[in-house]
Amino acid sequence: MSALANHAFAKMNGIGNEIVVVDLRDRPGPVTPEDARAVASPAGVHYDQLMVLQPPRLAGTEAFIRIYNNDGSESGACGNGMRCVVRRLFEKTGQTAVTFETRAGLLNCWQGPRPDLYTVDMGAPKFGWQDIPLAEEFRDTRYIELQVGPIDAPVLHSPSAVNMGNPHAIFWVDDVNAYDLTRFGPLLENHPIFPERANITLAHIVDRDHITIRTWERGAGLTKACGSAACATAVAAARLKRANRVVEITLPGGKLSIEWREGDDHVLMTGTADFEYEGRFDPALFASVA
Ligand SMILES: N[C@@H](CCC[C@H](N)C(=O)O)C(=O)O
Repeated sequence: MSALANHAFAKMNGIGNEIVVVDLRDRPGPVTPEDARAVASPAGVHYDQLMVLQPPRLAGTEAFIRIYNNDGSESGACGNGMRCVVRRLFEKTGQTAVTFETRAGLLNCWQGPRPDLYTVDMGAPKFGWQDIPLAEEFRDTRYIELQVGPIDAPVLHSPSAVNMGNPHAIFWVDDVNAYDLTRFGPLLENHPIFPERANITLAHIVDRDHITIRTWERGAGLTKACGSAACATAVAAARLKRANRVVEITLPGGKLSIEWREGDDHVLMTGTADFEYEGRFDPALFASVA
């Protein structure tokens, strides 16, 4: 039987990014891709990412967090999901700062400058083509050779590529709503240039302090918000010298403040997290995958 069967969960969202949080520290057990897909099935709970807290593996960390997309795949990072986990934990324990471990490394999180804001240190971005990863060598990942549409009149082209704990491609456009992301998103997510697939973002630089984005998420599809995409976009724009290192990113579900810190190169993401309801997983959901 799945470790999730009959277990409590919290349905939350990070500016519209649909998140389910499950604390398995009291009942550790593997969560399989089949379990994650069962939760996302029509009889389950609709989500973009499932954040599963497992017992800590390292001293000084609160939990080892595994992050599942609704297609059952795993990710090293989920900025919006982390804020949801942090809010949940802070409300239960009164803590104001914590460290988690994810597959992408250690993440420090703390109470933001207002009681409803949470800050996640998303770590340092990676730009090397093997780290993103890309399937072939690109010496400069500020723009990579990739396009959709006719060769002489591409619809989208020359994205920036960044790893922010997970792979991202950012296409620079004048109007993020002028493109059918449900059509281009899956094509680009699964393009052979991305051996681990990629999150695909359309970004419009409004001015040096403001950027607007829409994201097609690897393993989850079109979402109202993707925190790691906001971080990747901020960093990519600053690298191109088209934006400052502190920017406000507007996503369909709300706004995030991103700072690419001088010195240690870490990216800090600050935003809200909303609690919706609590529930318990029906064991019948997992019967067919037991
Ligand atoms: N919504 C997330 C990113 C989720 C992971 C992504 N789909 C992937 O597989 O890399 C965020 O807020 O960062």
